[in-house]
Amino acid sequence: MKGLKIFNTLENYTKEQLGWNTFFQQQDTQGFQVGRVIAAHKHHYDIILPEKGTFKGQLIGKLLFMADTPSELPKTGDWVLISPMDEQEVLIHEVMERETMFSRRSAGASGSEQVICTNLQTLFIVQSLNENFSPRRLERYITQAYSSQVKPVVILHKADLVADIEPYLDQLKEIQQDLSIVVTSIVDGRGVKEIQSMITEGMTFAFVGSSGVGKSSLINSLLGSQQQVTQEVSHYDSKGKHTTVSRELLFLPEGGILVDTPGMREFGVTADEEGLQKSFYEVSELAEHCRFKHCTHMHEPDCAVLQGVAEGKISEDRYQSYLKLQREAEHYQMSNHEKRKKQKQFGKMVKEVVKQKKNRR
Ligand SMILES: Nc1nc2c(ncn2[C@@H]2O[C@H](COP(=O)(O)OP(=O)(O)OP(=O)(O)O)[C@@H](O)[C@H]2O)c(=O)[nH]1
Ligand SMILES: [Zn+2]
Repeated sequence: MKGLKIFNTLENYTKEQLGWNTFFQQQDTQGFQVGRVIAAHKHHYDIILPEKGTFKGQLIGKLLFMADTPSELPKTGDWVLISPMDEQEVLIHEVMERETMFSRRSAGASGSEQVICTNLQTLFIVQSLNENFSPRRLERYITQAYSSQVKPVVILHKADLVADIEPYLDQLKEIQQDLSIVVTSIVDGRGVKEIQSMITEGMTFAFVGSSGVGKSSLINSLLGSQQQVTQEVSHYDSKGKHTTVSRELLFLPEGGILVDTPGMREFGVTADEEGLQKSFYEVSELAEHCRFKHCTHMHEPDCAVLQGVAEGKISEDRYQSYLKLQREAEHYQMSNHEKRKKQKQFGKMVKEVVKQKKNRR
């Protein structure tokens, strides 16, 4: 999404406007101040503190050593426990428990889990009418959202390009009866208000969808008259030179926090069983009646799913899509499990070496 920037001062935001809610309220902050990670860089973080503005954050050594896997380190969207160092920097002591964690399978052979952002609440899944419309691709995104405990909302964009939207809506009904769907167009303006009303103060949300479906245009029209929005925050580099950087959490003037990180647009599924079940409710309902507990629904006798397909209760397309996503999820879960085990073993070894060195001194 290009050209998406928001210009506003970040000094006046309250905790709630930054996304703080009862989930975080219930956690023990051990007397520390709290801040939210608005961007994670290689060697430092951009942190926003309620009513104070942005700071550069560094990890305390212990946090770095104690992390068993990279996903335990701060990510864009995290709330962290901090202590101030000076007027520009803070130390990060701990990552607060996450309400949600949105990941993807990283590209390449390793296919490990890569956290894109945390504490996301709503995922707007954008498809444009008509050539980009694909129920199968929607299923992927929806499954991924459910697996991360994030609420999916489907946006059918560029509605001005088709004469009749009913056939598209009919196809979506097959995916899920109670799916939230908004039909939008920036040409005739429909649906924009509806989306605006879904975005409430302190809500963290993101837009996903293929390149060119109109995400940037749509977001800009959501922002309405708010000029060309640019969020640039002052920073001083090591030589004291004033620089500006763009952020990955964008705080909209009307409330609401837009996550705009690289990698948010397209991703491989890291789905879990629960996400698949929710996304393919008609399959999981029937699967309970299969003869075997670990039925693969491909060739077993008395398989209620296969029977459902034969009787037309499950469409052939949905069945194939389910099998494909299940295979992907299974493959991912297995390789990720192995990888975590190895990372943990390595982490333990490092800690052991550090301990031995200390003892020797
Ligand atoms: N007909 C029509 N065209 C639209 C609409 N919204 C956006 N477009 C056009 O679609 C093209 C792509 O829009 P973008 O907003 O750049 O799409 P994007 O999803 O942000 O693309 P990436 O930055 O590549 O991810 C532009 O030429 C827009 O003018 C719409 O509602 N109707
Ligand atoms: Zn079965």
